[in-house]
Amino acid sequence: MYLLKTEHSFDAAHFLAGYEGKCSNIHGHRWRVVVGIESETLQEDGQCSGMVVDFSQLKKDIKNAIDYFDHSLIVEKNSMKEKTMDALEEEHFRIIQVDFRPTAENLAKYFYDLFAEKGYCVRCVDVYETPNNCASYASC
Ligand SMILES: Nc1nc2c(c(=O)[nH]1)N=C([C@H](O)[C@H](O)COP(=O)(O)OP(=O)(O)OP(=O)(O)O)CN2
Ligand SMILES: [Zn+2]
Repeated sequence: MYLLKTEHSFDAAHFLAGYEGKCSNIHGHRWRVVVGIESETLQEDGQCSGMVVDFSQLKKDIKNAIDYFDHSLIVEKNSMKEKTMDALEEEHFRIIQVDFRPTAENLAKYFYDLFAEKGYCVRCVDVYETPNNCASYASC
């Protein structure tokens, strides 16, 4: 089995609603996302001969998907008062609402599903919240 890995990072703020501790405050991370793509075979012809997929294409697709979150505030839906959301939007802050609590685990699964939907055979996605804290979502 071949396994390709590439990574991209983005800067974003979040908070964990209902968390008892400092992470209930809005704070930022440089989120590092490492994506692993697997394949039993390599392409046989042309430009991509001997490759699972061209790294430059893979990196482009990953960057495009991940940069959507860059310099945003990631907010779990319904975890802020409506008037707070309205005020933030009125200030034109980049708010991205998600259906899940924005933990490293949930973001790892979110990116896994996103790249799988794009047609990649995803083996694992690692999301580093800090250099020492990483959550992964992987196929068995
Ligand atoms: N399993 C998880 N635990 C925690 C998550 C998470 O996504 N998954 N997230 C947080 C917070 O977002 C927090 O930012 C990270 O917590 P912490 O390790 O406390 O952060 P620091 O590295 O800044 O810790 P220091 O030791 O104070 O430097 C919490 N838990
Ligand atoms: Zn955090």
